Amino acid sequence: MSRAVLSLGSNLGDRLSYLRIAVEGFADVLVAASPVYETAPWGVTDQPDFLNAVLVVESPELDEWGWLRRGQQLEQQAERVREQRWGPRTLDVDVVSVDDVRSEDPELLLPHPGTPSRATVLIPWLAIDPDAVLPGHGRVSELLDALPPGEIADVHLRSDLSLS
Ligand SMILES: Nc1ncnc2c1ncn2[C@@H]1O[C@H](COP(=O)(O)OP(=O)(O)OP(=O)(O)O)[C@@H](O)[C@H]1O
Ligand SMILES: Nc1nc2c(c(=O)[nH]1)N=C(CO)CN2
Repeated sequence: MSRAVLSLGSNLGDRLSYLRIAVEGFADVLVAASPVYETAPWGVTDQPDFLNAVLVVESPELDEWGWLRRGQQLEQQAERVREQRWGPRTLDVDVVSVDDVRSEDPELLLPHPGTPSRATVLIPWLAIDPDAVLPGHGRVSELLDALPPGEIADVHLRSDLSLS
């Protein structure tokens, strides 16, 4: 049995449909899906705004590599083309954490090293799990409190959009 937290992002084409591809792809293992947020791009800032969301998923069969593979299959289903690092994409599925697993394999870093500094992950995650903890980093609420206010202001709840 493993429980994973997955981060979804899209900033090309019909962004909501691409996020829904991921939600449908994980429907059999879905524990919770966050609201959808519209977010200003970080990393490469000269690109369209993203829609971001977080899923909590659980399976008796999948380990951390299984979650990565399933996410990558769904990225392919969304016709994702790998181009620029941090560049635009139809669908990004990042494995944020899997239970307390630590991994330094570059193909699967766990917890995902970007998480503590990304309001685009922390805010949706906290919305579905107010007690969330990022293994090795502490409470998600405290990580969020430590971020510059400007980054939090860049994350807007889109209550008019739904993942289902
Ligand atoms: N926790 C993880 N979740 C998803 N992919 C990971 C993880 N750790 C390492 N990777 C590897 O990252 C590689 C590139 O991923 P991707 O192109 O989505 O990066 P990115 O989204 O641009 O940047 P970032 O990983 O900082 O969000 C993949 O080949 C994948 O094996
Ligand atoms: N707001 C936002 N910006 C990004 C995102 C993302 O999901 N949301 N993903 C990136 C590449 O992983 C690069 N920049």
